[in-house]
Amino acid sequence: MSATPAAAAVESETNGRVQQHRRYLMCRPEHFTVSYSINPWMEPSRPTDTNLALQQWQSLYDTYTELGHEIELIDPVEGLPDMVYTANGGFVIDGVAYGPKFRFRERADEAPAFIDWFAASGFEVAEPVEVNEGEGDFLLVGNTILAGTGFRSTGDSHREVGEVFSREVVSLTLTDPRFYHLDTAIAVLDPVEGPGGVEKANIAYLPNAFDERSQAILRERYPDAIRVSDADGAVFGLNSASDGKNVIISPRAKGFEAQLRERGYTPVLVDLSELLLGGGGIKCCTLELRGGTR
Ligand SMILES: CN(C)C(=N)NCCC[C@H](N)C(=O)O
Repeated sequence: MSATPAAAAVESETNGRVQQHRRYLMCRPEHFTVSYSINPWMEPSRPTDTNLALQQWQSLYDTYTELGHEIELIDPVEGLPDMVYTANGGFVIDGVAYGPKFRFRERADEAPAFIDWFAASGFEVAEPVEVNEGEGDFLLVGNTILAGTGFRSTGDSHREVGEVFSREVVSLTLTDPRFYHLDTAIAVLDPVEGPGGVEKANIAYLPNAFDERSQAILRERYPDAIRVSDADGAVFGLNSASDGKNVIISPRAKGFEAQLRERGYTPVLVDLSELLLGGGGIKCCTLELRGGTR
């Protein structure tokens, strides 16, 4: 595998969109259920189907591997049904893994499991002091870290993540409880870095998920961003994964699918309806591993 993102870019180019190689951490939802409620999507009285969750998760896994991406797996732990949402298990850049510290007691025991996995897999671990939920609230856009707060990760964790990675951090405040993590309200489309630094970096976002100050920041920084409708946001359309060309999205996000096509991206539809019962979608089940030993 190529060491630099630029060298990892796939040669073929369609409509100017270049596919980049990705390495992701995922966790099979063997113990998936909804036994508690820590977000508005979770209703413990509603039955869940673990086999269906496994099938849907497998289709996401297969989609990634068919696109040529590399998947690492962390063992699921009984009693930790939310561990399938690996995006909350850390934030990784250049082989350094900033560990999570979960907001709710129900998820607290996931933190040592993820931190142990990073350490055993050759990553340098930065232990957190502040409450943060990893790539659920931290998104790397070019060289900048967009950091969410309001429901889960604290403002202090924004300072901490900036110190760990020595990068600019832009704090954004989420205001709608349905969109409690930043990756429910922003999708990073073009995280492309080349030898000369960032070559392009664009996002899609749901304006109404943010307070006024954050909306103004997003408008100014990303004038070409795709702004998605409330309807597409409400089906977790933005909770998606892009390799710069293919964007894996929910089949329910029809408007976003059309917007992506207009911009030359290739939407790839994967239905994770069962995992949505836990309040997570495609991006939540996907933690990007940048750098490291491979
Ligand atoms: C964008 N989202 C939502 C995520 N990255 N993670 C999903 C976490 C779901 C879990 N039940 C929770 O409420 O923490």
